[in-house]
Amino acid sequence: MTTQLEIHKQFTIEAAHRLPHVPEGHKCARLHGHSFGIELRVRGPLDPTLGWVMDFADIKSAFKPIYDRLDHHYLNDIPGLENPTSERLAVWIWEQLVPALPQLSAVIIRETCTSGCEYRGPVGPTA
Ligand SMILES: Nc1nc2c(c(=O)[nH]1)N=C([C@H](O)[C@H](O)COP(=O)(O)OP(=O)(O)OP(=O)(O)O)CN2
Ligand SMILES: [Zn+2]
Repeated sequence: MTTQLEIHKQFTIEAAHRLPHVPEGHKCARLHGHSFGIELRVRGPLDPTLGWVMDFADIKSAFKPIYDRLDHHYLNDIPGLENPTSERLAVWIWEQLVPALPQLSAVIIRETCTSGCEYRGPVGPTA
């Protein structure tokens, strides 16, 4: 039996957005910004020598090009984020990041202190 653990690393981006499909009069149709919290989780076996699942710095390196596309940007301008809800942002980050970080197990978005979402990757067809 192998010991599996889930580790995490947190990032913050400052970004502006608006939600183009909300009902008329909804406050989120207006341009506004957030300090989005982004937590990346990685699951894997414990390396018996190093004593870790993965170096936290390797998570940071893998995320860096994506972070740079998001931080201090208007999210609606980014292809695939034309409707940048927390949910869409989580899925978008997953899809951008998983090729470089296949051990990725969750992307957690904290849009405000009280709101956010968690994406654990696509679910396969059920038999
Ligand atoms: N399911 C979702 N609902 C909403 C999203 C979203 O991404 N997914 N986004 C928004 C807005 O962008 C808004 O900025 C955040 O909404 P809300 O939590 O209502 O923000 P408040 O600061 O008003 O929260 P309170 O803590 O209730 O004051 C809207 N909905
Ligand atoms: Zn918002």
